[in-house]
Amino acid sequence: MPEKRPSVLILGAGAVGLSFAAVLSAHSEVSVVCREKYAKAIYEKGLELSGIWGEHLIREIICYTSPDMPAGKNYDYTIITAKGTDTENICNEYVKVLRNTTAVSFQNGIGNEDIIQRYAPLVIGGTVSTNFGFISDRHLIINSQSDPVKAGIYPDSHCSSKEADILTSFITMFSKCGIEVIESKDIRSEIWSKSLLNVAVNPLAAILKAPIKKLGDDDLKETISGLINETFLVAEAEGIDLPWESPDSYASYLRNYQLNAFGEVYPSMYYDIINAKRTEIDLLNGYIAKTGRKYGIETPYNTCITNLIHCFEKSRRILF
Ligand SMILES: NC(=O)C1=CN([C@@H]2O[C@H](COP(=O)(O)OP(=O)(O)OC[C@H]3O[C@@H](n4cnc5c(N)ncnc54)[C@H](OP(=O)(O)O)[C@@H]3O)[C@@H](O)[C@H]2O)C=CC1
Ligand SMILES: CC(C)(CO)C(=O)C(=O)O
Repeated sequence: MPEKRPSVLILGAGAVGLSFAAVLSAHSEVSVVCREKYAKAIYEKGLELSGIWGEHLIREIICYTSPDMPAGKNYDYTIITAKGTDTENICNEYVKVLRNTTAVSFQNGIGNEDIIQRYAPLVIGGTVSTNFGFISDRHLIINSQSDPVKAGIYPDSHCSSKEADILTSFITMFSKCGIEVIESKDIRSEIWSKSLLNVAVNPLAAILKAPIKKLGDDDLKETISGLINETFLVAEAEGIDLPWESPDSYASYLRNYQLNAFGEVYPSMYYDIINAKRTEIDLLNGYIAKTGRKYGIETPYNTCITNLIHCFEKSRRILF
């Protein structure tokens, strides 16, 4: 008997979700919930992926553009790749699907998994340190990556053996498709570690309209250190065990490795600003500022950059 292919639904498929759909389609039954323009282009000519995760052209993919889906279909995994600003809304829209599935967050920012936990019986948290972009509405490109994808049972590793088996099967599904996913025993720590990169890079690149590598400019050193120092203090207050000895050791890793790994590409917040979309600032720097207030920790750098991005969001029609 041929092995049963896992069934996967990707909720809020844009740059990240469509790319995962393309790679997973090799060994899984993949459906996506996406906007009409992507569904139309994919049905016409197939979903295509280029870049460091290989070349893929997929024709057998089901695209849904509303919750009006066949009743009674259960998915092994539902991977959420909508922006963090849309997590609650998309969970409400797809509440029926989420009731009978393992839900996975492949999103940036802090807090997504806490929302998803209210809807799904089991949540896998994930971090994605890969840069995705659109060539056209049906053709994605993966440009660069600083770290493999990581996944772990949320909120921690004290899970049942059944839950551990689900995580292993989820990771195996990716390795069959040639994508390395590392199992994390402390996914909260991974989410905060990944957020350090986004806190330091995303708003500055969006404000300066600069590719990630340009953030190595000496004039930005003090600001980036301020953003990182504050994030470390807030993480400590929250009981998060970051894998760097000090803020300075992370700042060196960022400067010497991560900025170069991404090079000339732009982060997702840059595209949000140029496309006049709401950004994820409140799940990143805004989250650090807000949580800092809870503990009486001053966060002038993160507060300032959050306010600046809010101003850009409000005045985008004038500025762009
Ligand atoms: N792009 C990148 O390189 C990286 C992104 N990430 C993170 O991954 C997540 C996804 O990012 P990305 O793929 O770039 O974002 P995109 O905006 O490209 O994709 C999200 C898609 O979900 C759609 N969507 C939102 N709500 C719904 C809904 N209710 N029904 C149907 N579709 C919906 C959005 O449509 P609409 O815009 O019309 O609302 C959009 O097309 C974010 O958290 C991001 O920070 C992480 C690493 C890298
Ligand atoms: C890792 C990085 C910086 C990749 O682009 C990202 O998370 C983003 O764009 O938001």
